[in-house]
Amino acid sequence: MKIAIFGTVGAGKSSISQELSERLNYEIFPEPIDENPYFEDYYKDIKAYAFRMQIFMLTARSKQLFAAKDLKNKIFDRTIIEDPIFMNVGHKMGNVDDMDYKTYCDFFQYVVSENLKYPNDRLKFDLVVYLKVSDETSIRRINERGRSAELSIDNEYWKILNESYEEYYQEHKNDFPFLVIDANNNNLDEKVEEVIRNIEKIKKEI
Ligand SMILES: Nc1ncnc2c1ncn2[C@@H]1O[C@H](COP(=O)(O)OP(=O)(O)OP(=O)(O)O)[C@@H](O)[C@H]1O
Repeated sequence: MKIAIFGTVGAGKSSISQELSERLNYEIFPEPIDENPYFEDYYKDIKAYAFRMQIFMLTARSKQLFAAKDLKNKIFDRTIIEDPIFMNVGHKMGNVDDMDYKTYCDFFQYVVSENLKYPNDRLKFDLVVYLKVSDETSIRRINERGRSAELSIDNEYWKILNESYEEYYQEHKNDFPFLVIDANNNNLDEKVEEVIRNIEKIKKEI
C-alpha cells in the first residue's frame, strides 16, 4: 500500500505520517528538510533561491521514490506532485517570472513526470490523504512550531500557498485517489483512524 500525505505547511503531515507508520508498520519517507542546504536562504530571498530550491526538492523527492520502489508498504510525508504548487505560489507572488515558471513547468511535465512513469508508475498512489486546514490553522501551527526561517515570511505567503493547494486539489481530484480530511481539529487519533478505515477499505477492493 502506497500512501501519500498531502497538505500545506502546518497541516500536520509529519504527526499523522509518524503515527500511521507506527500503527501500520509502514516505512515513512519524510520531508527532506534537515539536509536542505537552501532552506534558510530561500526564506530570506525567495526570488534568488526559488529555482535552486525547487531543483533540490525535485531531486530529493525523486531519490525517495527511487529508494522506495521495491517496498510494498510505504508512507510519503509530502510527495513530488506537491512541489509545483510551491513554484506556482512563487509565480503568483512575482518571485518567479513567466519564463522561469514555464521552464519549470515544462521540466516537471516532460522530464520529471515522464521519467517517473516508466517503467512502472512511481506517481501512482493507493491513497492520497489531503489534510485540509484553514489559513488560520496553518498559520497558528507555523507560529507555534516556531521554525525561525518560516517565521520571517509574511502570512500572505501561507495564505496563497493554502489557496493554491485547494486549487490543485480541485483541478486534480480525479487524477489521484484523494481522501480529504478536515485537519483543523487537533485530535490525531480521530484523523489516523479515518485514514486506517480507508486503507482497510482499499485493501478489500484490491
Ligand atoms: N517545493 C518546495 N518549495 C519551497 N518550499 C518547500 C517545498 N517543499 C517544502 N517546502 C518547505 O519545507 C518546509 C517543510 O515543510 P512542512 O513544514 O510542510 O513539513 P512538515 O513540518 O512536515 O509539515 P506539517 O506541518 O504538515 O507536518 C516548509 O517550510 C515548506 O514550505
